[in-house]
Amino acid sequence: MASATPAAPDHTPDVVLVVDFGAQYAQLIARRVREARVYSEIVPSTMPVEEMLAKNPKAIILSGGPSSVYAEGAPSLDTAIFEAGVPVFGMCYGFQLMAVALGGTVDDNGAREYGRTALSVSKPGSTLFEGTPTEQSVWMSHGDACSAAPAGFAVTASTDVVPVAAFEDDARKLYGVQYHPEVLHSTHGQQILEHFLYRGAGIAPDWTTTNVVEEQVAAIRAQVGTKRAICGLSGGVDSSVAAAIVQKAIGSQLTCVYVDHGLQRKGESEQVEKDFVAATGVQLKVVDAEERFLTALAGVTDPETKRKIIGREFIRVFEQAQAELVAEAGAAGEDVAFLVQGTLYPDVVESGGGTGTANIKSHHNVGGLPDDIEFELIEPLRKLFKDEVRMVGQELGLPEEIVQRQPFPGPGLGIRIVGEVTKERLDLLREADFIAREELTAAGLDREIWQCPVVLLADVRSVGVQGDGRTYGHPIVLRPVSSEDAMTADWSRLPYDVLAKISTRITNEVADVNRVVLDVTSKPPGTIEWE
Ligand SMILES: Nc1ncnc2c1ncn2[C@@H]1O[C@H](COP(=O)(O)OP(=O)(O)OP(=O)(O)O)[C@@H](O)[C@H]1O
Ligand SMILES: O=c1[nH]c(=O)c2[nH+]cn([C@@H]3O[C@H](COP(=O)(O)O)[C@@H](O)[C@H]3O)c2[nH]1
Ligand SMILES: NC(=O)CC[C@H](N)C(=O)O
Ligand SMILES: [Mg+2]
Repeated sequence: MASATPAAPDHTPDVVLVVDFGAQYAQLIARRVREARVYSEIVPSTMPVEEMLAKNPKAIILSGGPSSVYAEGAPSLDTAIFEAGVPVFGMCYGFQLMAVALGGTVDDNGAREYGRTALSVSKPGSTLFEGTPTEQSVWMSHGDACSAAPAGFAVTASTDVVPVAAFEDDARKLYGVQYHPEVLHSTHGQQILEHFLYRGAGIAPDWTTTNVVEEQVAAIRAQVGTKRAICGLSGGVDSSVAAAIVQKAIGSQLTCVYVDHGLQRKGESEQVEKDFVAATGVQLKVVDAEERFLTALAGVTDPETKRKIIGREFIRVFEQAQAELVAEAGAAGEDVAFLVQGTLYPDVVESGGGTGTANIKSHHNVGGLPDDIEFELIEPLRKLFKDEVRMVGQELGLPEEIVQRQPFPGPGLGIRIVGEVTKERLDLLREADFIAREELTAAGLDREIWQCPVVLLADVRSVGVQGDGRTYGHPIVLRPVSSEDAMTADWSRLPYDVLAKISTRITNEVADVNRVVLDVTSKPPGTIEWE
């Protein structure tokens, strides 16, 4: 049934561009637009305006940003963007930039507002505010303020300290708000954003993840033709959904490769067989690569070095699997030319790095890839956020256990042992992790928390007393977090009795561990994983 079918239809969905001025929330804006069922992409503010317009956007959103519009070197934008006939919506910095560019006034007049603020709507029937209360709560975060709107704009909302908190020009389809409609604390934020998209810009809310599957299936068929592909399958949400899409496109030309690198959690390898293969009937090759990974990691303690080694070994194993497949099929080497990965949009945005973005850590499947990789990559989820990937998984009929699974990083327990990675330490951590997961599941908390890394501080020991004797063992760290997309996170307030149970069980059941500690750091400043 796997036949090469015609090329993908040349169908780019109506795109809304989110121009990023260094905002905390550019990804969040893009997600909110998609929640309004309109396709969106993020572009850096340094992209020339002609290039933005060449993407034929149906609307443009200007994000917030840390700079002051009048500061030297502050990011700016060619004013041609306001004259192209494309509807524009400015938020915070974007709003201020628009005000200045079109002849209004923005200054630092001491009108600072941070956090929850009361907004008064003065034109309740306006394009942005129709049907929303005249008094609403919005989220502000600014030091500069617009004191006079440009000519042609109606001022439609204000606050106690800011006279121009929103302005609208229906004739030119230009809109702006001083606050952040994208954060949940702005009570009618999503509605205002949708009013801009549907009423201001006249875009129909018809983007769904179903279109994504159709588009990807067609594109992959065209790309792969009669050749073969392998997919790195971890059993996680992303690679399972990616594999399911590719399988739909090329059927038996796909072989999934599960790398058992010895850094897995307890029961993980069996689960891949049980859940994914059972649900999809995909061809699976399991590679036992424990010795290879542990040898390569011997003596290494630096987190980035570990990540680079793991990324490299993954690719080497995929190459080996490719060679075996070729030998089995008696085909020529280039016939297995494609590697499918479950890379997501946040991975791409983060590693594509806006100008001046710091490299925090190399994710094994993006920044951790070796330079000499010869596969052509297929990444059907490159444009999607995690919650959208889950929706696609559901549409494809994958089981709940896979679709709702908590993320688990490719480098596995290798980046949850602070210190050198050895077999003994992995076994110890596997036990502790298993207990934590078992208790969290029993308490019904799996959907409430995003994930809960369990970390072994292998080079730390502390004194304890167990069975009336002195112990000198390792601490285990619990890192439960809640998050929308792993870009930011907060530590989960787990019930004390659940924490107590996990602590008691780990210290009783795991040899050489005499202490359990709880990580109560948000992200930022801490990342979710310790390395
Ligand atoms: N043990 C493994 N064997 C084969 N491929 C793997 C393995 N671990 C990770 N990968 C590959 O690396 C990619 C990125 O890993 P990542 O953990 O981000 O995604 P995932 O495991 O598919 O989903 P999740 O985020 O839910 O854990 C995967 O999509 C998969 O292609
Ligand atoms: O597949 C992966 N390969 C990696 O190298 C990697 N590093 C971190 N993570 C996961 O990404 C999310 C954010 O993690 P951090 O806050 O630690 O950066 C969290 O969900 C982490 O578990 C990874 N996933
Ligand atoms: N959040 C923002 O976009 C802030 C804009 C600008 N830096 C100000 O303080 O007013
Ligand atoms: Mg994973």
